[in-house]
Amino acid sequence: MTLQRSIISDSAPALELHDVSFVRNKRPILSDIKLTVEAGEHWAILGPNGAGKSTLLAMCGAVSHPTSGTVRVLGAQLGRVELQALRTHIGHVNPRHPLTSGLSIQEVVLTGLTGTIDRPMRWGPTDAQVRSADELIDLLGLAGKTESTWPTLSQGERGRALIARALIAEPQLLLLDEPSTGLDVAAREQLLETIDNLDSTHPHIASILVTHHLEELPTSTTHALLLSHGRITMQGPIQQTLTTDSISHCFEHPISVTQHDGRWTARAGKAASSPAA
Ligand SMILES: Nc1ncnc2c1ncn2[C@@H]1O[C@H](COP(=O)(O)OP(=O)(O)OP(=O)(O)O)[C@@H](O)[C@H]1O
Repeated sequence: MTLQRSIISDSAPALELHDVSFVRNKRPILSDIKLTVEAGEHWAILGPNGAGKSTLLAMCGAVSHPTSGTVRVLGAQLGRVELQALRTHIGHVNPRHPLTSGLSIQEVVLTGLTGTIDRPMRWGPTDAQVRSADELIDLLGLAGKTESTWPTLSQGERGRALIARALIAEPQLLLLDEPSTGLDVAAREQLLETIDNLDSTHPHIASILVTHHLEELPTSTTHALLLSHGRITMQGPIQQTLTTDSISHCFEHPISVTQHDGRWTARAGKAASSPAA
C-alpha cells in the first residue's frame, strides 16, 4: 500500500491531458484533447453517440494509454507507472457491472477494496473495513439492505451500491459512466441526489460523469466538456459551456438548452445565439 501511495501526488491536478490522441485501426478516435481537472471539480462529458466519450473516460481511468500526447492521472503519467496500481486510487462506477453471483450489498462494496468483481478467495475484510462498508451503505441510502443480494437489487439500488463500492478505497478521482442508465425517473432523481451529497461528504474528490442527457447532470456539476467526432468542441465552467449554441453545434442539431434550479433541460428547437437562460 505504501508503494502504491507513492505513485500519486496529492498536490497535482486530478487529471492533466496534453495534446492527446487515440487511434484505432488507423482511424482517429480522439484528437487534440487538452483537459485539466482539479481536486473538488465535478466534470460532465457530453456528446453524441460515437463521439469518443467512453474512450476518453477509459484513459482518465488508467485503462488505456493514449496513442500520442501525455495523460497524467493524480500526477502519475500513463506509460511510466503501473496502471493496475494507479487504478486503486480511482473509483470507477460502471452500471454494467458484470457481477453474476449472489453477493450481498456489503460484500459488493467490499470488493472495492480488492478491485475484483467477485469476492476473492482467501481474503477477508478487517472489522474496520466492514464498518467502513456499512457507513458507506448508510450514506448512500441503502441502510437496512446490507444483506440484500445483488440479483435481488433494483437497478437504482445497484447504482448506489456501486458508488459505495467505488468510495470504499478512498479514491481521489471518481468516474461515473452513464450512471443513470436504465433508471426510472424516481430512481434517477435519488441517484442524482446521492451524487450531489458527495460534494459535502467527500469535498476533495474530483469526478467525471459521462452522459448523453443534460437532464442527468447532478446540480453539483461544476464543469462540462463537449465532445464531437473525437474532438473537444467546448469546455469550461458549466454555465459558460452548456449553451443552446454549443450543444446545438456539438450534437449537430438545433437544441434549446435551459437551466432551472441547477438542473438542465434540452429540447429540440431553433439554435439561438444567446447563452442558456
Ligand atoms: N477498440 C476499438 N477499436 C476500433 N474502434 C473503436 C474502439 N473503441 C471505440 N471505437 C470507435 O471509436 C468511436 C468512439 O467510441 P466511444 O465508445 O468512445 O464513443 P461514445 O461517445 O462513448 O459513444 P456512445 O455514446 O455510443 O457510448 C466509435 O466510432 C467506436 O466505434
